[in-house]
Amino acid sequence: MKLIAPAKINLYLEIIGNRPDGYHELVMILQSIDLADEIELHSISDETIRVHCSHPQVPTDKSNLIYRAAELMATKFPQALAKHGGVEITLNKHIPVAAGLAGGSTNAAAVLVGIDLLWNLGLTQTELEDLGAILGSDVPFCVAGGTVIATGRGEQLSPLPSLDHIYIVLGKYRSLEVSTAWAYTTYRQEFGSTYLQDTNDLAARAAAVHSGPIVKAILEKDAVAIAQKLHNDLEKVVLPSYPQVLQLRELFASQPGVIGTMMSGSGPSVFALCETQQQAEQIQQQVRQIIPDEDLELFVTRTIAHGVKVDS
Ligand SMILES: C[C@@](CO)(OP(=O)(O)O)[C@H](O)COP(=O)(O)OP(=O)(O)OC[C@H]1O[C@@H](n2ccc(N)nc2=O)[C@H](O)[C@@H]1O
Ligand SMILES: Nc1ncnc2c1ncn2[C@@H]1O[C@H](COP(=O)(O)OP(=O)(O)O)[C@@H](O)[C@H]1O
Repeated sequence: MKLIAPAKINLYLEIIGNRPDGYHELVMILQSIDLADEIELHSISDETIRVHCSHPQVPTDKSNLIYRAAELMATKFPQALAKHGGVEITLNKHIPVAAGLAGGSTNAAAVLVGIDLLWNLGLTQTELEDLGAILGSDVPFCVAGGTVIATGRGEQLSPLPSLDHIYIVLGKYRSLEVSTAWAYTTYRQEFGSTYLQDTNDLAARAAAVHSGPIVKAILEKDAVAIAQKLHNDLEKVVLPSYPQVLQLRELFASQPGVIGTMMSGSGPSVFALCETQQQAEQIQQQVRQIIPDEDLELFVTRTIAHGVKVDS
């Protein structure tokens, strides 16, 4: 069985408070893009999990989210494991690693979806998302993907109308990796006193959230208005520490045809929303002349309306 596991970008990321579990209370708008990994699953007779990936930055041991997703399914459904045997999983990595694009999370979501099918478990989307939340905050979104408002620590999902076919230029410096834990911890140290300490105070929560205008723009499918309302609180800590990310953002913003630009998630990837596919391709060529391939991974991609999919 072969699955397609798309990356995401964050059109909006607002940190509204501390949570008792140490995570941060978020309001995000997550968007699937057509930059994707491929994952192949095969049943094997012994009850083990084997992971293969030739990408130098991706571990194949138990620290790989793919391994953890398969192990979770084996633990939750021991009878199915005994009946069908273990799984051998091969990852073909295209999504830049540690980039703020949910690469590991979408791989984990694909393994949950794939094993559900391989073992004929018949799990619902909600059941798959609940399993995903055990593995990471972004995994539930990656199951069905599309355009979604994510709250809580990122696992509570409310779908928005899909925004497919907005063209994007996406860049990630090969030498940069930003730790998500570092980004949130630094944000808390610098800005923690300004946001909600009691996230159960519903009135204070409502007053803290500023996502109304971008949600309205999405409902109206107004790409220019969406591009003007992009927001990511984590830029406040990542941009000062990683000047190359700021420079790439400024380079994108200076290109004709770019309607908005932002860092995705905890970075360091940066994306630019473009008016047309042709302009996105021209921008890619322009940027390529300034920053070589050995320094910057650079893609033209677009928004899509789905998450993990079986490749038919
Ligand atoms: C920043 C975002 C934005 O979409 O994505 P990435 O940049 O990782 O793609 C997410 O919030 C990341 O989601 P994910 O990468 O699944 O996070 P997890 O594995 O659950 O947590 C990684 C680390 O981030 C911190 N974390 C994560 C989510 C959250 N709401 N508050 C947090 O403080 C956790 O404390 C943990 O140390
Ligand atoms: N399947 C996977 N794909 C990519 N990275 C993985 C995977 N499993 C574990 N990792 C580890 O997780 C870290 C974060 O990678 P990734 O999920 O791509 O980034 P992000 O959380 O920024 O979206 C990397 O340092 C990598 O070593």
